[in-house]
Amino acid sequence: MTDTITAKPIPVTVLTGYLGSGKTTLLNRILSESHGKKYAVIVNEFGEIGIDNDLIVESDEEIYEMNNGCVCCTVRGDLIRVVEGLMRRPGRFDGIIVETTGLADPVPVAQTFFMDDDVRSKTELDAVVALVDAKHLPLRLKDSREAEDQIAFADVVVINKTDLVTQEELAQIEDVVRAINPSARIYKTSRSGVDLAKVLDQGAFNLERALENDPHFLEHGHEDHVCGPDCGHDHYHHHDHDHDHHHGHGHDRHHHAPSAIHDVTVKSISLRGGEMNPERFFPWIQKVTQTEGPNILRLKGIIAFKDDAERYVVQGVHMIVEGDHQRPWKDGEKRESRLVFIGRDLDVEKIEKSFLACQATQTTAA
Ligand SMILES: Nc1nc2c(ncn2[C@@H]2O[C@H](COP(=O)(O)OP(=O)(O)OP(=O)(O)O)[C@@H](O)[C@H]2O)c(=O)[nH]1
Repeated sequence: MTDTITAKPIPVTVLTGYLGSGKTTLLNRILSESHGKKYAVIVNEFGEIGIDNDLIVESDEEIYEMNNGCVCCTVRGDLIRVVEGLMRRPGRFDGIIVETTGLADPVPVAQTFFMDDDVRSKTELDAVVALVDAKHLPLRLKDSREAEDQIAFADVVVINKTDLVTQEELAQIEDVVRAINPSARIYKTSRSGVDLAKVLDQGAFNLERALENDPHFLEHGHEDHVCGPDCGHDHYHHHDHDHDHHHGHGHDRHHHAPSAIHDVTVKSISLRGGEMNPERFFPWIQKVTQTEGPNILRLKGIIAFKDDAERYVVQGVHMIVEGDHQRPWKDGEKRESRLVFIGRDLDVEKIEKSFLACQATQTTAA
């Protein structure tokens, strides 16, 4: 048996950043670029029909999905189990990357690597890397406490989407980030194009700083504070991956009192449909994002267009939407369309009805 006790701890990089800030784009670069390292990837997502995993590039790396809740809440036990499982196979990985949901508080995720003795001895939190959407940060700082917390706790901040702002705006964003977190290393990029050598293997996580900010950081009882009964995140206490019969409205399943810690006004709508008619779908998505844009924090989906051999990925943040073909549909793969909206005050029925009216089988559009 390999001696795991003396093995060098495996570095862990936590990717945080608000919904749509560029985490998966960065992860895909890590998985695609040749850096000679092998990473195990743990992905957690908000919204229950598992789009995120479909947006990660195909690679030889091992990807673990945790879709049963938010990584900073109920699935922390799952995170410990996945990490423990990885630790039983020393030598296989050079590092672990954890991509959190855009709504996750990175603090309890980081705590995970200190709480459990086994995990603590075999891993080393290398850096918390926060992606920032330069275009939407000003809005986020007004309406989402998570966005500020993520920046405040980061060791490395990547100000992304620089293509969507002017030089002046970018300078202001950098000042704001610096004011929230004076000690983080800051990089500015588009398409998460930061030099990977500045993100991975940084040895940047500073426990002393974490304790300065939160003297209870290493206390076990602290988890109750983070995810107590008031927690408003999606809490799925089961591992049921067949969600066909109860789509959408994750938060409605477990009603908790609104909390000062988590943003319970954010909800997700998960839609499923058959093959779509592009002549209906594109004008529809344009219209929805124009009319509902301010309330749409994130949208993402895989669309099956009739007579189209390839899967079409559509993604957006507020009114900015983009789409592209991804890859051919595989033999036997179910040609269904899936779309997730995450936002506030979204009219579930209206959105669902009008989405389904874009199906190719529909005789009239909504
Ligand atoms: N214009 C522009 N778009 C970008 C940039 N980086 C990423 N995007 C797009 O922004 C959208 C969100 O990017 P992702 O990498 O999926 O963001 P994420 O943080 O993983 O999103 P969630 O997992 O939903 O929180 C996608 O459509 C990306 O193609 C950028 O620098 N500029």
